[in-house]
Amino acid sequence: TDTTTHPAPPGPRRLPLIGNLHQLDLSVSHHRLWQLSQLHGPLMSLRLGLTPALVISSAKTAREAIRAHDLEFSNRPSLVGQQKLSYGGLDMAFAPYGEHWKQNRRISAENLLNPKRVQSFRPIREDEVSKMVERISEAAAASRSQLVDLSETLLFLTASLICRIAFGRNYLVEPEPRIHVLRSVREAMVVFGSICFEDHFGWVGSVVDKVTGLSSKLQRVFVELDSFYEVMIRDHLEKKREQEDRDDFIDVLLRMGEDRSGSVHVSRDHIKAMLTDIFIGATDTNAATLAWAMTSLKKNPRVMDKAQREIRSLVGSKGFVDEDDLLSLPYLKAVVKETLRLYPPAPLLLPRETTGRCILSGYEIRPKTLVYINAWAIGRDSEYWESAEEFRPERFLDSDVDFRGQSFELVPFGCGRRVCPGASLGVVTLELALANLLYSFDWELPEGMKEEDVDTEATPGNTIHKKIPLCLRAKVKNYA
Ligand code: HEM
Repeated sequence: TDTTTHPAPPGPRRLPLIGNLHQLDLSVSHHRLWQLSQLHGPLMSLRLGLTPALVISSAKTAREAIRAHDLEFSNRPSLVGQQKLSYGGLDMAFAPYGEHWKQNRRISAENLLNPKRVQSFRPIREDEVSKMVERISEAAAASRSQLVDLSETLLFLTASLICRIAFGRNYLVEPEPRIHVLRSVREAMVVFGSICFEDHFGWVGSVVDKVTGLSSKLQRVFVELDSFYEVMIRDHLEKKREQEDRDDFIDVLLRMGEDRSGSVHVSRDHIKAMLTDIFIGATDTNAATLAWAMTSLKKNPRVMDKAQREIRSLVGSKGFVDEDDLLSLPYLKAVVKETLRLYPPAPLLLPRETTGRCILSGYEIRPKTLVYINAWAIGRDSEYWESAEEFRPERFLDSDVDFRGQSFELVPFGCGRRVCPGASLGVVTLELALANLLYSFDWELPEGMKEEDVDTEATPGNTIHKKIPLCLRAKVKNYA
């Protein structure tokens, strides 16, 4: 190992005590960090209170970090909000790197997220997407002037989908309505993305979190989500699910919990932590991406038109775009990729923490450094992307850039060992839902609004959503 001394990566000047915390505009930290990286470089040191942090903002540095030092970058920090909502890191996303994490990845891959399983959920996806189309059509038929709140519609779609896929039924609506749980999903992501002072100033900071209300918000979100999981678990235990002919993910976890002889001990909290990852991981990211795709298309009529023509000429009057059709829709796939390049829903991925010392681009990175990989900035890296700010799906038509962690210039699903395990499920959901929205409707702006008025302002949080919900008028396309 290299024992010579190396400097720490450069970074902006720090204030006493708070370090660089004042520089993080919480609403858009990926944007602020990108601006700072333009001044200080793609490998930038920060200090957040007592915590040393590193921000990676170019494809080249991300590649070097993950190719040469994946292990050192594979831990997650133990942050207050994430610990609370993951039952002390019993889940996969926030678990420290190690055996427990590996086991969780294995359980999810074998029972839910491997390509064969993902393929087996096709009828559920097609059913939920057609239900969404039906709902929008009915609303459009009832009133010509009614606007569809796409942000809300898409969140309901993705949450319903994952409920049926992983939990066996749509618990948002049956046995009784429980839509309010979606608010908790959103709030959980905001909490994940908030600066929690306890993380950076110890117990002194925890006093600040009480004053700002972050602690009570965290507790409220935790209780709401926890009771949602309890309802689902009780339902599975009581009914023995005679109405379903397959075991869902909750059945699998409960069985592992009952099996005391097995090598894996699965407690109730462990089950709930796993449900958190799946429920939140699949709902919020997918919904945000779909809303960004529709926003981008509405701002770029040329692209919208081209995507609609591709789909409509392939599918004709069949009435629905099914998953076989997706294979013959290269432009639609490129639209999805381009959306994920410009609007990766988790712009800073999930925070990492270094396990050991390593040297990166000649700089020394110390153990226990908090690491942010700025996927949003990487998608705009001018070394790789021409006219990076332009929404131009054509750039992907003759390109083999992978977007699931192999090509470092496009990392919406992260990279390395911690790469998103739900990417296959995520991508097919995005493609199917978007294809049908474009096939079934023409989308019009509200009265008096122009394309250039559609804004792209984002909400704060781990997942970025469009701040002003996207509301459009759906005009049913008649194929008769
Ligand atoms: C558009 C869809 C999605 C996007 C953009 C997305 C993005 C991400 C990102 C950026 C990470 C962090 C990776 C890193 O640190 O390098 C992640 C991790 C994760 N995602 Fe996804 N995700 C999506 C869909 C899903 C789905 C459908 C599921 C599950 C059903 C899921 C479950 C997870 C889990 C469990 C982790 C933690 C992995 C670990 O730490 O080992 N995601 N995702």
